[in-house]
Amino acid sequence: MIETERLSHPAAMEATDPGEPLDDIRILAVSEIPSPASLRERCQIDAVAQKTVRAGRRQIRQVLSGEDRRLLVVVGPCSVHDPEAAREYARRLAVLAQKFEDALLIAMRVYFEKPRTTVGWKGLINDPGLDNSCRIGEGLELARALLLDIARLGLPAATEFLDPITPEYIVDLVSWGAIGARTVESQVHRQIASALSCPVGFKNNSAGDVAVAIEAVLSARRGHQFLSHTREGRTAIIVTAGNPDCHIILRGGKNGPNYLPAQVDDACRALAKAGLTERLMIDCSHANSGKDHRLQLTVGEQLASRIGEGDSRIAALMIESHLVAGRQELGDGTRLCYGQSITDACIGWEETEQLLQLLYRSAGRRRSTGG
Ligand SMILES: O=C[C@H](O)[C@H](O)COP(=O)(O)O
Ligand SMILES: C=C(OP(=O)(O)O)C(=O)O
Repeated sequence: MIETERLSHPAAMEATDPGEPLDDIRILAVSEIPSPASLRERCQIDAVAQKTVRAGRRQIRQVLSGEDRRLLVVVGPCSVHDPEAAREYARRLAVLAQKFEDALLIAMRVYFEKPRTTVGWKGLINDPGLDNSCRIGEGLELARALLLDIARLGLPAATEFLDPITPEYIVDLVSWGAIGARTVESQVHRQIASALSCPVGFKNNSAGDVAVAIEAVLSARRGHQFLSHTREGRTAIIVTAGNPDCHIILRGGKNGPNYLPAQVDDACRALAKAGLTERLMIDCSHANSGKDHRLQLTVGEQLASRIGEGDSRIAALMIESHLVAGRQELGDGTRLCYGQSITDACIGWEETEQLLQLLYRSAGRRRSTGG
């Protein structure tokens, strides 16, 4: 009976080539790279960097819970494409982080993985040569070495986790992680967040739906069991405890910004309904600024005045900033302006200093009035 049914199916009646391969039809090449364990061995975290990461994670956790009343500011380039420019940015930011430390907790955006709407350069880890040669092993080495240098400056690093294999190579040097608007609904990314040792922020999705970010937080707080790789690069079942240090990020959506007071009210009502702390991060960039870097300043100024008036629900801000304002086309990668973004436009260094100064005053005022 079963045999008759199988034979009468149209696919079974077609003439097929018994030699036609059934897998690897579209794979052009496979090249192994060193395991996370071997990269960690070659580029070891030292005592100073360990201290930065431990303190960074603890302080970020305390700001998110409200125990530490400072404002967390995740600020830095949209993406790192030139590690030397990122090092210079980090040295400058480390000075400001110290100067403003009584009211601001500053972490540097050190973003190596770019999720693309369709296609485009996918970040330093994927393509360190900026020429589509995609030497990912080299990208991971560069990323780890840069994170180590930044941690040695005492500056906590923040990054987006996009590829499920990447975290094991770098996570011990990361103080805060993001799951982006394009992956917030992905079970795979929620599972990764449940395993990460650092606090994690989930963006609302590109359509502007905040509920999916709250669902992501609820999911990542729970333990999961899923397939991944060990530090030695073997396939394994990973069992996680769940990550209690997760929060949402308002980044605007297709219908425009979502940082206005009524929208923060809505988001906080939804957080309370889900049993979560009414504290969140607001992204001054992306759909909150219509990707116009100059508007980030307007958004930042408005938020600074609300923080100064005592709005304690705004626990954190995100700002895209680089040494030079604006953005440039990657082209063939040979004529790039030093310190300017090749992904989204960023505010420049001078504006960054001014905005941080303003946020410092506002966060200080909020703190002194008990907000
Ligand atoms: O933050 C960077 C970008 O907004 C994100 O990677 C999407 O970029 P794209 O829409 O240019 O692909
Ligand atoms: C890609 C990013 O943001 P979003 O996911 O909000 O588009 C980003 O912060 O670099």
